[in-house]
Amino acid sequence: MTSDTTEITLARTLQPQEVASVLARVTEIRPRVQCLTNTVAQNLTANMLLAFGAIPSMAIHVDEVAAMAEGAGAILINIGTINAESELAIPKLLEVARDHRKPVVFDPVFVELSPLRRHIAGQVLRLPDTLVRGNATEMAALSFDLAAAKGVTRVTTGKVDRIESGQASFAVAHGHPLMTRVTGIGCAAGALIAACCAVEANKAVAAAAALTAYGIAGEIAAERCRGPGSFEVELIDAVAAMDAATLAARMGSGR
Ligand SMILES: Nc1ncnc2c1ncn2[C@@H]1O[C@H](COP(=O)(O)OP(=O)(O)OP(=O)(O)O)[C@@H](O)[C@H]1O
Ligand SMILES: Cc1ncsc1CCO
Ligand SMILES: [Mg+2]
Repeated sequence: MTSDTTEITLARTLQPQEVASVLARVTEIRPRVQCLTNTVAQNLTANMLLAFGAIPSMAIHVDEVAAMAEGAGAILINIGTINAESELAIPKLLEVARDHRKPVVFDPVFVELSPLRRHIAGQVLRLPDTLVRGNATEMAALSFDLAAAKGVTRVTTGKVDRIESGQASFAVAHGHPLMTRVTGIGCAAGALIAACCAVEANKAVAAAAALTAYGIAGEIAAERCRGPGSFEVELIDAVAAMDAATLAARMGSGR
């Protein structure tokens, strides 16, 4: 029985052509994603955006991030290796996002481990309509803040990715366990989601499209690699080669 105070939204899976449509817009528009991200994942994130058909800009200087973000299609904020300067750059990015209505993807890396990270997450979540992508531990640590955040899209990655917004709810069951054996694969996922948010106004659809393509690329890379090292290389190649035919073949009819 359904309580009248509880709204139950069933998670949907995107159709292959819906994913292909978002990816086609990325390769056609080639959005630039301004990434304030951690020093561990910077290189992989930039390469994954290029493979996806988007343009990375990885500027971090507090006096230029605003200018760099103004012309970007989307902004990624990742606190993985936050330091005194990048802490000051974040409010500048939030101001550009507010004034120019840019989509923001926030990756609350290790937010459960430090009060500084919690504080910054609180600051970011005051911006309406933010998309937050984290693993299950990070999203659980932020559950109260997320419940209070206006217009937030919650993306919890793992074996099955869960995407929830006021508009829609999706589940993505693609991927491979090797995706947890190379650092920064989750961080790069946030960047691909940001690229999709630059071309698709429905952020839940954007996230589901990015994670479906990324998960299928992970499955293909796992078939071709010899271990985590070659998996990283194969993942970049599989993202670059992703197309409508591969999506249709790997997603099946209604999966
Ligand atoms: N057990 C799994 N099976 C299949 N795919 C997985 C599994 N775990 C994670 N993934 C995929 O790996 C990607 C990264 O998600 P994950 O939750 O591992 O990020 P993360 O913990 O933030 O990683 P990092 O901090 O190293 O960047 C997602 O696309 C997700 O779908
Ligand atoms: C390992 C690590 N430490 C800070 S950021 C990062 C990359 C994965 O989130
Ligand atoms: Mg992470």
